[in-house]
Amino acid sequence: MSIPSIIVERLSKTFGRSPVLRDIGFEIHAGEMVALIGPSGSGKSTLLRHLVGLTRADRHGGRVRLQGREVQAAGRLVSARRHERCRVGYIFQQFNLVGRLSVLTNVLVGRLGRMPRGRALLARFTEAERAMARRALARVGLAQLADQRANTLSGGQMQRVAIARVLMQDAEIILADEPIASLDPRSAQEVMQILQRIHEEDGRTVVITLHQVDVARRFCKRAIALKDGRLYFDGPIGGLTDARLTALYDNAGLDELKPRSPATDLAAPVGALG
Ligand SMILES: Nc1ncnc2c1ncn2[C@@H]1O[C@H](COP(=O)(O)OP(=O)(O)OP(=O)(O)O)[C@@H](O)[C@H]1O
Repeated sequence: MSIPSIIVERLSKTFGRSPVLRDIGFEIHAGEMVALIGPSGSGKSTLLRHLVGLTRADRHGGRVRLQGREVQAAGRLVSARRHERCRVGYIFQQFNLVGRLSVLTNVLVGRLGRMPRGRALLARFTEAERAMARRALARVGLAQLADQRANTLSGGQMQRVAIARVLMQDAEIILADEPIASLDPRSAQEVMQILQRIHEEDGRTVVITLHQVDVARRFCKRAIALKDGRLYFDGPIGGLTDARLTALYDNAGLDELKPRSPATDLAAPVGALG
């Protein structure tokens, strides 16, 4: 059997005196698309940041491995080579584009880690790389905006550029931290469809933190849910029954439990807790 794309073992994180992640463990296999859900403050972003080593776990706080490579163990980050870092793409809620640069250049930036260091330092891109960036933009439906400045785009368009940048990286794992949180419903739907297409067509492993359970149900087969920093649920998304969701979001009073339309409720009631 192949090595899991992501292995998290006994991960714990305390900020000051506040435990934020408590003994979290799971494995995600190549080609899965997983929703990471839970109430605000439950630790979703913190968990995602641990996966790429943006945050360090507690001294006895477990370990993270990606693609068989140790990212961190017992509170120590393991340094990665440039080409290893490229294997994981990170999509942020706020896009992180360089507004004064063109859309095409923002996409090309995703290639820097794969280029020889000298050329990367000078940001000298070849014609082949430019063509690749245009293809990435075409895949997210923005080929016609290649020469426009990034800061002239709408939020939905910016997020699609950020996805094209990850495509340039040729990342095997894509981690998206609330990629649709600041988008209108239509743009949110487009971004989710693009991520789903990349997952299906390229076989990428995708993990997405989401606030909207109906979106998670529609696009992801598996959910991992955190509550108060603990693993509350891990299994097929159909196992997230209304009773479990009510308990998960207990007192949260939220959007997450908005009524679902029949068109978006694709969950099958398999009732499996991992
Ligand atoms: N750098 C930090 N220093 C101190 N506390 C932090 C830090 N980062 C996160 N926290 C705290 O950790 C807890 C979990 O935060 P996190 O952002 O991971 O939750 P979340 O589930 O992603 O929430 P949301 O859905 O609102 O984004 C919160 O109480 C937050 O205040």
